[in-house]
Parts: sequence; C-alpha cells; structure tokens
Amino acid sequence: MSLLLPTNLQQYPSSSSFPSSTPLLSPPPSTAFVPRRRCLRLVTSCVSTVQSSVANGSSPAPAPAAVVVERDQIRLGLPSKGRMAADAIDLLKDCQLFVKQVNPRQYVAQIPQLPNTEVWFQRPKDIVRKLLSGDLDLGIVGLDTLSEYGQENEDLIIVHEALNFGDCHLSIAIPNYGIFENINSLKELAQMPQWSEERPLRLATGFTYLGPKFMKENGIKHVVFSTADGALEAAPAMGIADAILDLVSSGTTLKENNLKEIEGGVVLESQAALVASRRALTERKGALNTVHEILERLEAHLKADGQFTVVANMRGNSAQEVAERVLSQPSLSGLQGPTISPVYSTQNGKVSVDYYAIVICVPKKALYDSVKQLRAVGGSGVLVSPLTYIFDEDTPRWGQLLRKLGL
Ligand SMILES: Nc1ncnc2c1ncn2[C@@H]1O[C@H](COP(=O)(O)OP(=O)(O)OP(=O)(O)O)[C@@H](O)[C@H]1O
Ligand SMILES: O=P(O)(O)OC[C@H]1O[C@H](OP(=O)(O)OP(=O)(O)O)[C@H](O)[C@@H]1O
Ligand SMILES: [Mg+2]
Repeated sequence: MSLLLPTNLQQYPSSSSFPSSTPLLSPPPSTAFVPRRRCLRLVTSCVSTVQSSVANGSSPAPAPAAVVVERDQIRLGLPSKGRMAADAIDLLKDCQLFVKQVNPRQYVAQIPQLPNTEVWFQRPKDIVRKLLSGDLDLGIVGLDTLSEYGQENEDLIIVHEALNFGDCHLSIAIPNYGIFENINSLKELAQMPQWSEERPLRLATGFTYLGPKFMKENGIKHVVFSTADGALEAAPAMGIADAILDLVSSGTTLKENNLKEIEGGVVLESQAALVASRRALTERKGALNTVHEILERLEAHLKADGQFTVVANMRGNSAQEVAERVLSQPSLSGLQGPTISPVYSTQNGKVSVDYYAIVICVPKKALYDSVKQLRAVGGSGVLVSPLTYIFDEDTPRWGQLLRKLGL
C-alpha cells in the first residue's frame, strides 16, 4: 500500500471525513498529502486488491459454519518480539508453564506441562488474525490489538482480560502550544472553529479501525485520518497532522514531543489478555480442557500476586475473643476471614494456650495499614511473606467463559 503513496504517511478519510487544506501549525512537506479523491481511490483499490489476493492465514475471516481444520495440537500464539514477548513467557513461567524454545528465531515451541499444546510465536496483530482464520486457537495479546484487528468479531472470546502486563491506553493527544494551548477536552477540540468540511481536523494514528469508530461515536464530523508505522508523535510538529491517536503508558513520548492528552480522549484502556477462538473452544477436541488448565493457573497466580500472607501472634483467652478483636479492624478480614490457631506452650509441665496465631491474606497495597491495625489490637511478631498461588474453590472466569460459549 505504501508504494502507491508519496510518503509512508498514508491518508484516507473516514466515513465522516473531509479533504485537508491549510495546515494550522507549520506547513506540511509538499509530499505529505495526497489529494483526497486520488488518495481514497488509491487506498480503496489497493485494499481490495490485497484482500482479494492475499489472506493472512488460512482464510481472511472465518465463516461461522466453517469446519475446524483437524490437527492434534492446540495452538497458543505468543508475541514473537516487542514489549509483550518476554512478559508473556515470564507470566507463563510464574504459572509453572515453561515455554521451551530452542532458540529465539525458532517460531514454534513446546510447553512440557501441556503436552497437547504447541506455542507459535507471531506478531501481536497476526495472532489476532490467525485466531480469526483458525490457524491459532488461543493467544496472548494486548486488548488494543485485539480491538483493532479483531473488530468485534464474535469468534474472538476474551478468556482473561487482565494479565497484569502491557498496561497502556489508547488516547488522543494534541499539541500543548499554539491554537491548542487552551484546549483540554475532546469537546473543546471538536468545537474549535478551525475545523470545517474544507479543513477538517487531521488525526494521525496506527489505529485505523478504532480511530474513525471513536470519532464517529463521539459525533465528531470534521476529521480526516492518516497513518504511519511509528513515531506518530512527530506528526503535529512536522505539520502532517493536528492531533494523534496512539498508545500511551509512561507519557514520556508525549511530553518529549510537546503533546498533551485531553479529557474524554481515551479510546480504550489496555493490558495483555488471553484470547481464544470460539470455534476452537467449541469444536476442537481438547481445547476447552487446555484453556481450563491455563486459566486456573493464571487466576491462581494473578490472584496471589497482589497479596501477602501475614502471620502474627496475639495474646487472648479464646480463639473467639481473638477473632472478635481482629475482625473489629477493617483490613484484617483476609480472603474468607482470619485463620486463628492456638499456640501451645508448657508452663510447669502443663500445656496451656496463652497466644493465638493469626493468618490472613492482605492486599499488597494495604500491607502497612494492616500491620498497624494488627498491632493496635495486640498483635506481635508479625511475619509477612509473598503468596505464590491462590486456588479458589472455583475459577470465576471459567464460569463466565462457559456462559459466553453457551455451555
Ligand atoms: N507504551 C506502549 N506503547 C506501545 N505499546 C504498548 C505500550 N505499553 C504496552 N504496550 C502494548 O504492547 C503492544 C505493542 O507491542 P509491540 O511493540 O511488540 O507490537 P507492535 O508494535 O504492535 O508490533 P509490530 O512491531 O509487529 O507492528 C501494544 O499493542 C500494547 O498492547
Ligand atoms: O507513554 P510512553 O511510555 O512514552 O510510550 C508510548 C510510546 O511507545 C510506543 O511507541 P514505540 O516505542 O513502540 O515506538 P513506535 O512509535 O516507533 O512504534 C507508542 O507508539 C508511543 O509512541
Ligand atoms: Mg511497535
């Protein structure tokens, strides 16, 4: 597609977009824009050619009634490189699922703990595409990639939406200078008198599905989109765009490029998620069992990850009395209430109970408050240790998954 356009910044209007004219900040390079009609024609014809001749995977999109191709192994897609790759493998490792990759350039790997499953390393967007084409059954990707490339396809099911890494948000950003200096919300941006049919707001983004959708949903009419493969934050200062829509995590890139986020400009919050193909789960033998095991391990690890085990001793006359003291404090109820056990000692050859041991799980964020509360009710010798797994009676997301699948 980029071969047909003068720069790698390709411009194409959304359904509600308009041609660009005078830049408002600094003049764009003469090659930065393609006249709207020509651009639209070029991109449209290019896209249709690509779609009709090349599919990324077995088929461009799953037909709902299509038969699942038979194979013995369940396929899990993991990011092959980039910022999600190492974290995905580390998370599985924390769940005692060890991905055995012989060398980093080998794109298939095994997990000995899941003998019927093979791992395929792919670019995040290709994981979504291959889930849709049936070439993968499960995958770990960012929710942003899932939304952008999955486009709400009903075959994609989110099995776990919060894997606790890859946190970022997709957000509109505008310059913090010039005509935007006093603009701080999407509403104010939309109402700026500068935008018209002849001179729409020019937004650069890699999210060419979510961007136009968000603007349409927010009733913003005079907007035109352009795209590039990276370093979008340069577009406003280069005069190529008025605003950008891109991922933000630390906010450093925006700050370093004199850009700011605006109220109401967040399109979505994202983090890594475990995603599955509905067809694979319902039709591929073994897929549901595999996803159940992965989910149980993930939930047990992720739940434990946010908690500490706290053990303390407390003087008391009975377990009941100690329990009443402990439960009088707001942060000491643990997951299902405190475990209180007698501490036996011998005095003059007689076994007696003067102390009780209290065991509770405490959210990491509430640790210091909990310690203070324990001390306030007579707790001493407080021991804190990390928790590795919490296997609950059931896995809440498993029930949700079965309901989503209609099982
Ligand atoms: N600051 C961030 N910027 C971009 N992506 C982030 C950030 N923080 C977390 N992420 C997550 O990482 C993903 C991007 O990973 P990566 O850079 O490997 O992929 P990519 O650039 O989409 O892939 P490709 O290089 O194949 O185009 C995002 O989709 C998002 O889910
Ligand atoms: O808020 P921050 O922590 O600064 O991160 C945000 C930046 O990181 C990503 O770019 P990436 O590093 O992938 O480079 P690219 O834009 O060239 O793809 C993203 O596109 C933003 O530019
Ligand atoms: Mg990147």
